[in-house]
Amino acid sequence: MACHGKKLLNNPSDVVTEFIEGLVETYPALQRLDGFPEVKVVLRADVSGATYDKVAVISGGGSGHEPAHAGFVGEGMLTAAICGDVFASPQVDSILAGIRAVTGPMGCLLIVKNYTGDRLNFGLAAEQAKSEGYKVEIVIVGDDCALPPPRGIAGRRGLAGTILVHKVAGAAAAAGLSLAEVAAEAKRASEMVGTMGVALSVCTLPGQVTSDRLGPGKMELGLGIHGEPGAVVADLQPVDVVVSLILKQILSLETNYVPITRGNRVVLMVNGLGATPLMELMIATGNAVPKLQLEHGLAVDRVYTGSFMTSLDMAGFSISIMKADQAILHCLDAATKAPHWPVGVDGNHPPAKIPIPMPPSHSTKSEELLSRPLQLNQQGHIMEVAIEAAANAVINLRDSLNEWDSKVGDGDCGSTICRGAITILEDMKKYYPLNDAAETVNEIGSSIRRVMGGTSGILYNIFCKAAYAQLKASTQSVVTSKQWCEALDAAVASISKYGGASAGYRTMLDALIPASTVLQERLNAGIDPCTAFLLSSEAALTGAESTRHMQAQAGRSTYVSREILESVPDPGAMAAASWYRAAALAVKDTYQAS
Ligand SMILES: Nc1ncnc2c1ncn2[C@@H]1O[C@H](COP(=O)(O)OP(=O)(O)O)[C@@H](O)[C@H]1O
Ligand SMILES: O=C(CO)COP(=O)(O)O
Ligand SMILES: [Mg+2]
Ligand SMILES: [Mn+2]
Repeated sequence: MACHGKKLLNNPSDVVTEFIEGLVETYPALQRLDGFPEVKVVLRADVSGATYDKVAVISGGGSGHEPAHAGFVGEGMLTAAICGDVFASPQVDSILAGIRAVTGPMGCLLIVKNYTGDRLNFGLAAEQAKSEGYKVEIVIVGDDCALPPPRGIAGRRGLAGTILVHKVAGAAAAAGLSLAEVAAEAKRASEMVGTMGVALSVCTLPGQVTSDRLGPGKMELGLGIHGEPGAVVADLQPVDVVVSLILKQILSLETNYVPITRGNRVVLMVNGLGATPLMELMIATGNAVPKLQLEHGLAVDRVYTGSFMTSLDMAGFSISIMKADQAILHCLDAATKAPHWPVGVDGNHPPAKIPIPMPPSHSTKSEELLSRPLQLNQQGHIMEVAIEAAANAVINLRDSLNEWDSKVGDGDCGSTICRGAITILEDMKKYYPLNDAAETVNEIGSSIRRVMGGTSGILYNIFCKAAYAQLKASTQSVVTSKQWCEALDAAVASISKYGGASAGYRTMLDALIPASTVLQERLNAGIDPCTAFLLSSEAALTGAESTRHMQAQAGRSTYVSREILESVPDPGAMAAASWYRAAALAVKDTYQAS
C-alpha cells in the first residue's frame, strides 16, 4: 500500500529554495543569485561576470540529485549551478540569469545532462545569451550504459559521470584555457565515462506517495536518477555479484559505450543514490577495485566513493568508470574549492553581493493594458473563460499526471504543468490584456517560461511563442477561427521542430496533432467554429488515449519497457488533451449562454 513519504521539510514546493539557503549558510564561498523567487542559481561569491577572466563553467538541471550540481560550485570546478525544481530542468530565464551573472569575455561552457528538458532549456538559453553577445558552448553528457542504444531521439541518460566531466572542465578553465579548449576537454571526458546503477528502493518526491514498485527482496539494475524504471528487476544478490554485473555492462564490448580495453588506466566513482550507508558504498568499492584489476585487467588510478549525484532518498548506488590518461588525471587532481568534491575542500571567502539585473517578470505593458478591472469585450471574455477552464483542468489532473509520469517518466509532469497553470491564473488576473488575444497568448508563454521547467515547460513556452507569432501577423483586433487554427498549427509544428518528435512518438503531440488536423478539416468543411473546436478536442482525447499502445521514441519513456508503457497513457498527451478539451467546452458554453 503506497503511503506519503515521511520528509523533514516545510512546504514541498519550497524545498529547492530552502536547500539553497542551507547550502550558502554552510559554504560562505557560495552565493545565491539575487533575483525573483523563481530564479534558483548558486554561484561563486567571488565571481562577477563582467570582470571574470576565465571561462565560466555552468551546469545544472533538475534538483533532487544533491549535492549535484550546486555542491560542485567552487574555484576549480563549477562557476555556477542552475537549480530546477525537483526532477524538472530549470527554465530558460534562470539559466540566462546564471550565464549573465558569471560570464566574462572568455565566455561560458554549459555542461548539460542528456534529458530532453535540460537540452531544450539550456539550448534555448544559450541561443539567447549568444544573441546578447556572450560566447557560449554546450557539452551534453550521456554516460548511461544500462540500456541498449535507445530508440528514438532521447539518447543515453546523463548520470553521475557528469561530475567527473565537471571536474575536468573546471580544471581546464582554472588553468586559463580558452572556451574552445575547455569545451574540447569536457567533450573528450564525456566520451570516456560510462555509468550504471542498482537500486533497492524507488525515490520519493517531496509531498508525494512512496512508490512500492520495487518489492521486498528485489533490486533494479540500470535505473535512472528520477525514479523511472530501469533495465531489469531481479532478486537481490550479494554486492559482489551486483558489482560484477555492473562492471561487465559498463565495459561491454557489444555496446562499446566506453573506449576502455584491457591494459588501460581508469578512474572509479562509486556514487550513493541518497539512502545507502557509506559503509555499503565502501563495500562496493572494495569489491570493484580488485575486479577491475584482476577480471578486467585495468589499472585503477583514482577512486572516488561517496554520494555525488543522488536521486533524493533512493537506496542504491551507481558505478562510473572513466578512461584515464595524464591529462584527465591532472584535471581530476587539480585543486578545487568545490565543497562536495571529495578532496581538498576549502573556501571561506567573504560573500560579495552580486546584484544581477533580472528581466521584468512580465513584459512592461503600457498602463491601460494593465489597468484593472479590465472591461472585457466578447473576445476578452472568451479568452478569460477558456484560459480559466484549461488551467483548472490540468490543476485537477495533477495527481493522475504525476502517477502516470512516475511509471513512464520521473513523476513530475503533473506538478510541472500545475505550477504553470496556477501561475497563469494568477498572472491573468494581474495583467493579461485579455481583449488582445495575441498579446495574451504571449503573456501565457512568459508566465510558463518564468515558472515551468522540465520538458513541458520549455515546449509550452515554444508553443505559445509560435502561436503568438502567427496571431500577431494579423492586423485585425478580433481573431478569426481560421487564424486560431493557423496559430495552433504553427505551435504544433514548433514543438515538433525543436523537440524532434512527430505523431506516434508517444508525446503531447499525439493529442495536439489530431486536434489541429480535425480543427482544420472541420472549419474547411464549413462547420461552425464552436462545433469544430469541440470535435477537435474529442480527437485530442482519442489521440491521448491511443498513446498507451505506442512505443516511445522521445523523452524519458524511451527508457521504459513496452509492458509498462501499455499500463498508462502518456502524461503529456493527457495533459494537452485535458486543457484543450476544457477550453473547447468553456467556449461552447459561453457562446450558448450569450
Ligand atoms: N521531444 C518531445 N516532444 C514533445 N513532447 C515531449 C518530448 N519529450 C517529452 N515530451 C512530453 O513531455 C512529457 C513529460 O513532461 P515532463 O514531466 O515535464 O518531462 P521531464 O520530466 O522528462 O522533463 C511527456 O509525457 C511527453 O508528452
Ligand atoms: O532532473 C533532471 C535532469 O537534470 C530533469 O530533466 P527533465 O527536465 O528533462 O526531466
Ligand atoms: Mg522531470
Ligand atoms: Mn517528468
